[in-house]
Amino acid sequence: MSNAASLIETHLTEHHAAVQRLSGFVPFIEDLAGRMVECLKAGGKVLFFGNGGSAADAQHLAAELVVRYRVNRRALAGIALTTDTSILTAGGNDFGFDSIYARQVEALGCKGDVVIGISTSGNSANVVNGLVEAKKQGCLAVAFTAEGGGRCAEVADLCFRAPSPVTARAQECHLLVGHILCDWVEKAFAS
Ligand SMILES: O=C(CO)[C@@H](O)[C@H](O)[C@H](O)[C@H](O)COP(=O)(O)O
Ligand SMILES: [Zn+2]
Repeated sequence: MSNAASLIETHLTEHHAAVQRLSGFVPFIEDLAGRMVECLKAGGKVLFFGNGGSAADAQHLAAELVVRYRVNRRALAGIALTTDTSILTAGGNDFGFDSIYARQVEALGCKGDVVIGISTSGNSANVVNGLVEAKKQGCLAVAFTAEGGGRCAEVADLCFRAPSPVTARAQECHLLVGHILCDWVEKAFAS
């Protein structure tokens, strides 16, 4: 096998192995989807944040809620805390990078909101602090991590530990589970 073929095969094999193990997370997904529907029906919102690829996932999932996943229905309150450059730069500059999500959760998080912090290591301080602040505000603090869980798993109310130790594979599982959650939520609001 060529080097390229072997590299591709490694990615595909790891991906398939991780995705197959997601069947074991059906009860978790069902529980979280139900809590998101309950939150949105009560007028609450879902906040998302993460770093790098996980910041992109946060934006992607918030857009599914505000705009649509597959079918037309009313707009749903999803906010990515990764997008406002003035808030991110002022927060990072004045109070430190570790505070950039906690500050926004303090400003926007209300009792009953669902707050989803995404960190594959589970140890990014800004994500850990955002989850800690979410609990202070009476939100449901949910962590999406890789297999290890890290500090995020310790501080969150609920943790989805994607079944892979590899950052990219965990991110792929996060997005797949995120899409399933958005599909479920959307079906609860589609008439
Ligand atoms: O997308 C990737 C790797 O696939 C990177 O951008 C990755 O998200 C960044 O290195 C992050 O800073 C990693 O942070 P975390 O997931 O450990 O919290
Ligand atoms: Zn990536």
